[in-house]
Amino acid sequence: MSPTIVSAPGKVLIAGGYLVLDPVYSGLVISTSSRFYTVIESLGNSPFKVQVQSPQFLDAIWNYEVNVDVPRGAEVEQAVHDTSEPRSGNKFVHLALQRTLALILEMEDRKAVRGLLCSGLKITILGGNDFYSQRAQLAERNLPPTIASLSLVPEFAPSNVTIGNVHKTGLGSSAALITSLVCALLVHFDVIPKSSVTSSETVNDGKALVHNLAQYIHCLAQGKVGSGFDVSVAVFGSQIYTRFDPVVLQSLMEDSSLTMPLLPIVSPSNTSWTHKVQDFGLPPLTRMMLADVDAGSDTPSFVGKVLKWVKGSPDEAAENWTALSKLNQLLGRTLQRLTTLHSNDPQVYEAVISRCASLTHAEWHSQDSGSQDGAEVIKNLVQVHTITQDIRTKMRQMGEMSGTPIEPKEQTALLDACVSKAGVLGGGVPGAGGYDAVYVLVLAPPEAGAQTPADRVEQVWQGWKELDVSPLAAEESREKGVRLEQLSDVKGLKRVLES
Ligand SMILES: Nc1ncnc2c1ncn2[C@@H]1O[C@H](COP(=O)(O)OP(=O)(O)O)[C@@H](O)[C@H]1O
Ligand SMILES: C[C@@](O)(CCOP(=O)(O)OP(=O)(O)O)CC(=O)O
Repeated sequence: MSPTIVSAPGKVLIAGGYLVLDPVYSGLVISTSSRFYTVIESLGNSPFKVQVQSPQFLDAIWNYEVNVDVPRGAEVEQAVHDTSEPRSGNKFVHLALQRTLALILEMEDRKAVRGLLCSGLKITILGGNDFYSQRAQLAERNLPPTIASLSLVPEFAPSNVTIGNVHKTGLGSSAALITSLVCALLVHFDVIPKSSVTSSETVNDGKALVHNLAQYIHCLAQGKVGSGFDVSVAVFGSQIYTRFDPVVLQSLMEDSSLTMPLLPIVSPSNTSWTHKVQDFGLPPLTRMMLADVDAGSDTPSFVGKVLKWVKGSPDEAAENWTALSKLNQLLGRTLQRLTTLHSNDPQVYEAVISRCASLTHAEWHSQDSGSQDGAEVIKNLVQVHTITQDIRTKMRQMGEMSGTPIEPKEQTALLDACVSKAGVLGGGVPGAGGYDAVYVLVLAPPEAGAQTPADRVEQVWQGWKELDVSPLAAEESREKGVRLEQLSDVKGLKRVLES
């Protein structure tokens, strides 16, 4: 039997950090080409045993024994019993197996489930290199920190550390991991049809079930109900996300031994799930670039500080958030408008992008657009630049007012240098901000001259002395979230599975 392989993308919240915690506002979130992969195979002659491994890490094999007769109640721990030795468990993996199996047993015939478990399961989890800092791998090979160098590091490179000690880059490893694992299990046990994953629809019942269950498990593993944009993008791809009311998960979050059935709550037909997923994507011939900047900042402490400020200075906060929300929405609309302008007349659009790619934003205005449609493209490019700069100003203000370094001055200098280059649309600090990352949007014409806008940005990063800037290879994944994979299509996967 061929293995079941499901991947889920990482995320970059380009607009809407903090605001997305409130259902009144929304966030603009981009899915990344870097993905997490879950591979399910037969373990072979090991009835009711599940072995999970993450070969990129040291001490990353976890063993479980499954008892399909006790999926819930006081004995929920026995349903998927962690038998790993030494007992250095993985809470995220354990909960994902346990709760997904409980749902499978609610929805499927017990005999059929037994049948699939009778020779045991071997589950391999792999994260694209971008989820973890590649500085050590580059240094080991004497390579400079460039995107070209990253392509010389083998796929799913071993990190030589334990998961707890790895330096993450902020693409949302746990959300992508849980989403790919939950979806792979639901497909493997036939709870959702493969067609719901392969379908080009952004949302359907199969994906909605994956979303609701993954959202629940991720909250349980993190011990809190966050905004959930990371799980949503892992399931549905780039989107404008409005959060769900946490009340939908309240009873399950309080039911640690799982005495209640899961399906009534995680079912796609449960109308208490109030999140909104609006299809979104970056415009054609543009590209998102990412860099890992320094040691990751502690987002929970940022969130705590910002929310304290919102509570303590409600008027000041409301003014800042209202302005930010308008800008975030306008950014979404302007990017979408560019996509429409491309479909209206791809040739005119391409010609404008090609010209503007070698000019700075300040020079775009003075371009001879050639036509009214061309002028409209230029107007919207200029607007993206202005709006992203305004968003940065408002994010800095939020940082100053709440005493949180959302866009610290070192990041301001770096971003200013990037956005002043020819062909650069804009940039900012993704998510909660801090020192850990930057994103930059550049024009990416099909035929650029000697130097592309992306080359210019890389040059800035490479020459930057004040901060240690290391690019990620990820771009936007234009595909819709979770994906069913064939072994031969995923570069490097066969090699890792066979080693
Ligand atoms: N490759 C992996 N294999 C198994 N578990 C992983 C892997 N990467 C991350 N995890 C799980 O996710 C947890 C990290 O979650 P978290 O600290 O919330 O990170 P993030 O901000 O990247 O989502 C790890 O402790 C581990 O349980
Ligand atoms: C503040 C936030 O709105 C965004 C945090 O986004 P990041 O992209 O910084 O996420 P992590 O790396 O997972 O912490 C909190 C939230 O929405 O949950």
